[in-house]
Amino acid sequence: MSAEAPPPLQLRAVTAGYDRRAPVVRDVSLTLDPGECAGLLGPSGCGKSTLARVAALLHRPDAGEVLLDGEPVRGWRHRAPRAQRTAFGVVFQQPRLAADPRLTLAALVAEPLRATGRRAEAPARTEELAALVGLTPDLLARRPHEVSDGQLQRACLARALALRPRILVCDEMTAMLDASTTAALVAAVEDYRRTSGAALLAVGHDRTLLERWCDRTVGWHELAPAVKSAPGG
Ligand SMILES: Nc1ncnc2c1ncn2[C@@H]1O[C@H](COP(=O)(O)OP(=O)(O)OP(=O)(O)O)[C@@H](O)[C@H]1O
Repeated sequence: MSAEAPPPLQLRAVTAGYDRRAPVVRDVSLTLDPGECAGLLGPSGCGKSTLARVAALLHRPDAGEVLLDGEPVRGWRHRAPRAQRTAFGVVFQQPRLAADPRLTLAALVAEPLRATGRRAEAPARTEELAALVGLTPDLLARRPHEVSDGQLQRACLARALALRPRILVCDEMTAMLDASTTAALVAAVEDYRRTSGAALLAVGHDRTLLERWCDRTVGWHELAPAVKSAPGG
């Protein structure tokens, strides 16, 4: 019998922030099981995005460990091995900050393929992803300033899926969007997860959305018990 698969993502006692003397994330542990959709719920400013960035190898923690498939991560951002970096697809809250304004949406979606030397796959994969997220050829030909936030976020989601990630991190992906665009984006993520088996960490402050979407939703206070005993807390 083969041994049980290790969790795709584990955060162990992670402390992180922007000033070592005053971390915004303190001693947080979280495990994402294979194929699991976990929601992380917390109020604005508590540190969810910081933790999401640590989880996606975009922000180096001050202490603690991140494990991918049971292997400790040793490099962050461009220093992470490509296989670890490309295991993740990340979607942020504000698509305008995450999109190069000079690119058409088609080029934006195909960016990860070009960056990893897989340009030849771009046309077919872009078409497939556009269908998944609901972008028409007319929209794919436009630049970010010519589309709505929701249309741009659809392109950012397609880009996050371009390399077929095994772990998705959606950080307030739908916070600025209306109910029907939110439903369409969540459906696209779930379509992708059904066929790929990818795990998902969905971060947000909308309890109703997260509880409807995720297998389990954890509150920030459940993850960071140390915050309660912080001086003055
Ligand atoms: N680049 C940065 N430099 C310094 N401080 C930062 C930086 N980014 C975030 N912070 C601070 O870290 C704290 C946590 O921010 P973070 O964005 O992780 O919270 P959040 O829970 O995701 O909030 P929101 O739901 O409003 O997005 C905040 O006090 C914020 O001001």
